[in-house]
Formats: sequence, C-alpha cells, structure tokens
Amino acid sequence: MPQPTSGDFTKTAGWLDWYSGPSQPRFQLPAGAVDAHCHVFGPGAEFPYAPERKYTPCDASKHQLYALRDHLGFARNVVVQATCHGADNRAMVDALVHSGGKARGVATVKRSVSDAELQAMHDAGVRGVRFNFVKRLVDFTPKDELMEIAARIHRLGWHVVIYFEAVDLPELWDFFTQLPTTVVVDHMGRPDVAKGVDSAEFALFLQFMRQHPNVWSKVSCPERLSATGPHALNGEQAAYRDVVPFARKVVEEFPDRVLWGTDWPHPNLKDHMPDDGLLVDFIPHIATTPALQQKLLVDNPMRLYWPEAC
Ligand SMILES: O=C(O)c1cc(C(=O)O)oc(=O)c1
Repeated sequence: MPQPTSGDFTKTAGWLDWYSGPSQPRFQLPAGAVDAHCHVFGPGAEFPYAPERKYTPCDASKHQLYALRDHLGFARNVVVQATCHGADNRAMVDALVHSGGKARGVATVKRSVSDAELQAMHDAGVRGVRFNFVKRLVDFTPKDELMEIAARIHRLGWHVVIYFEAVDLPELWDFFTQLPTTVVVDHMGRPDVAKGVDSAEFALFLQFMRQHPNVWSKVSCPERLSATGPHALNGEQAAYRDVVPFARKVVEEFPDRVLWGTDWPHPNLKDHMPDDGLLVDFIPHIATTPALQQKLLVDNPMRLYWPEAC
C-alpha cells in the first residue's frame, strides 16, 4: 500500500499515520458485514481541511478506505464526517457517491444548511448528523441550534450520532433524552475503563440505554479506550483486554442496538496505530456467538442505514 501523505497541509505534531499493510483477519466476518464507523480525510489537495479544525491529519482517501474494506472482508461502510472537515461534507459525500451504493454517511451540518442541501446529501446516501461534545475536537454549538437541526433531519428519517465523554453524560442527559430521533452513541460514550465495568459512571451509561430504547451504541474504539493494552499489533490476538467487559456488556444487554466500526484512519491516537486486521479479530471477544455477531455486524447496521434492503 502507498504511504499516507497530507497534500500541502502540515500534519499536527506527533500525528500517527494509519497502519499500512494490515494483516488478514483470522475472524471471518459474516456475509454482508458493515464497517459502521470510519472516516475519510481529504485528500487535502482535493478537499481542504476546515479552517476551524483542531487537528490536521494525514490524508485517508476513499480509495484507501475501500481497499481496506475489501481487504478486511466488509461489504459496506458508514462514513462519518470527521471534525477536521468541519461542516464541509464534500469529502464524505464524494466517498459515498463513488462507493457503488456500498457506503452511507453521517454529516455535520449547521443551522444555515438549506433543505435543498439536506436533500442532496440524502440522495448521496447520508442518513444521519453528528453532534460532537468532545471539547478537544470542536467548539461549542448552542443546544437550541442542535435541537432545531435534529427536528429538521428527523423529517428525512435520519438519526443523530452523539460523541461525548463519560464524565459529561450527566450534564448532557436532558438534551440527549429530548432528541426526537434514533440516537447513536459513538464509542460507548468513552468510558474511563480504569474505573471498572461496575463503576457509577458506566452504570449511568447503561441506564441511559435501558431507559431510552431509541439509544444505540457503537461498541468501537478499544484502541482509544484501553489503558493497559496490549495493542493490536504484531499478531496480538488478545488485544485491549480491559475494554472487553465493557463492550461485551453492551452487546449482550442490547444486542439489537449495537454497531461496530474500525474507526479507520484512527484520528488522534497518541501511542500506537493498530493493525486493522487485528482489530477485526477483537470482535469475537465482545460478540461471542454467531447470532450476536450477525446482529452487530449485519442486521443492526442494515436496519439503520439500508432499511430498504432489509
Ligand atoms: O477521539 C477522536 O479523536 C475522534 C475524532 C473524530 C473526528 O475528528 O471526527 O472522530 C472519532 O470518531 C474520534
């Protein structure tokens, strides 16, 4: 595979490029599996990074993403707008349009987006908007603006993806529970795994899902959440052990409301870049039966993103 580049942009200091030459997963994905959380970055020369971005990545093009899809054995992708592109969805939409129907997307929009722009994104395959509350990634957007957007996209049958850190859930609870759509939480709401699966913090997240049947969770990003590793590198088949109980708990209690994604190209990782083949090998540790794997990787993402095919 070619090495990652960045066009004319200078990458954030210490930036880790995505892993080239991922291994062949040992875990055989079920037919029709969906990588339900991944991104494209640029290429910066074609789709410039947003002026308001908090990081400048290496490029990660649609061609590279779809090569990875085929290598790992996924059938489809859900491409989530990355914060380095702000509310300029052109790179993500371009990826959808050139996917041959194999990708759907999640956009970031502002209140100023027109109905015609929303409809054009729908026609390209966008099925959700992302609201981001992680302070290192985005500036604050007023909640009344987000609620107005949620009401508008609800009419298109879209859902809302939310990204936040576990400590912020209490403060965001009332807003989240008023959203009129299906609500999909990125990366299990980023639990602090060092606090343990029985912590009050994770109990609150489980309560959030239990009390609100419209809330789904991505059980993704062990490489981001793990404190102890070991990393998914060098053939490691037992990676990120400390994340397993968290993801397994969510998969087993809410088997019909979970999604999984690679999170390729893994923005902002600081200490290592995982081998995506070994990340796929993480899946059977958290979805331990063929029935759970089928729901996580095929039935759930298809119901949410390709309902017309179900
Ligand atoms: O934790 C992160 O840094 C991160 C960033 C982004 C993004 O910049 O969109 O997306 C993710 O899913 C995770």
